[in-house]
Amino acid sequence: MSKATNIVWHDAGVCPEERQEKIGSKPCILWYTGLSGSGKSTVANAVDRLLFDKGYTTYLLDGDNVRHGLNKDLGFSDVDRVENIRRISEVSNLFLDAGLIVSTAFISPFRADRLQAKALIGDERFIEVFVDAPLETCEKRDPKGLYQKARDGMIKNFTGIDSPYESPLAPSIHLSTNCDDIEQCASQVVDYLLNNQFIK
Ligand SMILES: Nc1ncnc2c1ncn2[C@@H]1O[C@H](COP(=O)(O)OS(=O)(=O)O)[C@@H](OP(=O)(O)O)[C@H]1O
Ligand SMILES: Nc1ncnc2c1ncn2[C@@H]1O[C@H](COP(=O)(O)OP(=O)(O)O)[C@@H](O)[C@H]1O
Repeated sequence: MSKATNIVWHDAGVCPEERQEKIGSKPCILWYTGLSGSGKSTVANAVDRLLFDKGYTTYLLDGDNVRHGLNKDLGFSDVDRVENIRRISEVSNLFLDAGLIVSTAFISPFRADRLQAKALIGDERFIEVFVDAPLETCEKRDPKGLYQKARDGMIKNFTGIDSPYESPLAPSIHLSTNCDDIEQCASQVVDYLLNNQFIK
């Protein structure tokens, strides 16, 4: 619900179809979701590099980075996470309008929020990528030392420890980063885009 009144929607002079034709790919969003340390950033960056090198126009929004700017007023309470994902969805939607292949790498722990993002963006353009690694693996990797801090009680509301993660029930792509290496995971995503005619 909008707070402002007396606002009127303006249709764009250059329409999304024209932008798409110029850029040459079908815009879509690769929505990576998974526990901290599951490999969202690593795989998203690998895919982004592959697509960029193939000549596609891409953009990657990453959790930590967005929280340094646009969302620096938000923490990790449930309410703040909901708002975090809402803003990311809206920003991603703008990039889609611009014709890009967008990747988002956020824990996005709540099913309802991912569904809301999908509803905003559109079923056919929203590709949910479940970056799946067991908590034990993520905790063992602990690339930022955050699980240790959470176990020591220095971080509260840490996903997987004392804040929930709701796994996708029917993701478009299911990556097992525990079993497959980074290259295999990245190829799985690129193959999906090829097989579904998002790229040629
Ligand atoms: N309490 C708590 N819980 C989870 N994660 C935490 C927390 N505090 C800091 N961090 C770091 O913030 C990154 C997650 O931010 P996100 O914006 O992706 O989270 S969320 O989607 O709003 O749940 C996450 O990055 P990733 O490891 O890349 O997932 C962590 O580095
Ligand atoms: N198959 C894999 N896919 C992605 N990351 C992997 C894989 N195998 C091991 N890793 C390692 O796991 C860690 C994942 O960290 P990161 O990508 O920052 O996760 P996230 O963004 O989900 O927090 C990295 O150190 C990465 O090298």
